[in-house]
Amino acid sequence: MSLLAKRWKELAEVKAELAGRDWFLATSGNLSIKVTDDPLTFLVTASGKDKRKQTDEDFLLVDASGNPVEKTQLKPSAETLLHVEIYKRTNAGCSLHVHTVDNNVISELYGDDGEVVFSHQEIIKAFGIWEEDAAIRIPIIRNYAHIPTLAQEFAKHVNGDAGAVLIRNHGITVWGKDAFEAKKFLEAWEFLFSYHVKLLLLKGAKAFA
Ligand SMILES: CSCCC(=O)C(=O)COP(=O)(O)O
Ligand SMILES: [Zn+2]
Repeated sequence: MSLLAKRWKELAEVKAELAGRDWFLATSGNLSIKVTDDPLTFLVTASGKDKRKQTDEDFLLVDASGNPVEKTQLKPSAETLLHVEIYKRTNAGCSLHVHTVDNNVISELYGDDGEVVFSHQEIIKAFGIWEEDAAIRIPIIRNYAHIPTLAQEFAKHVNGDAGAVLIRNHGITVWGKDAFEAKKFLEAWEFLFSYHVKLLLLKGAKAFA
């Protein structure tokens, strides 16, 4: 199997798993996986598709500027520039972006603070942090409609081979060294968001009881 075919299969498998979680509502979300380093090429989801469906046109290969490597009818994700920033600045091998109700609610609740911090959660170990009182933070940036501006703002928070950024009332972008790691981080973040939203709701309900 060629490297391209191998990477395609890996990304297709992650896409199917995230689809199984219903994390691609209303054509939202985009995914990418690095194929070569020099020159940089990566597979990215085609724009505007229902990512819950599996087809031969789910991904296309793009270059370091996010442009298709070969002539194609497909359009790379509208947010390809964010994936470009990750591969240009780090050694990450995979980047995943999803919109969920929980990540949107958290981004709005803490958007004015520019970040949200979680602590005292066993799942933080999924990020490779094993201390007793571990805390983990995720930056929250404004959702600029102009994608080059969004990518510029996003890039300020891309400074490691693994990381995550919340875009306010939009979604989360997570990256890691490979598809396995990126998916693990994404699931851990979504666990933290979902837990936090439910806890706040139940605390509110309890206060009125
Ligand atoms: C309907 S969601 C708006 C676009 C978006 O934020 C997204 O994640 C999907 O865009 P793409 O071009 O990657 O399909
Ligand atoms: Zn999006």
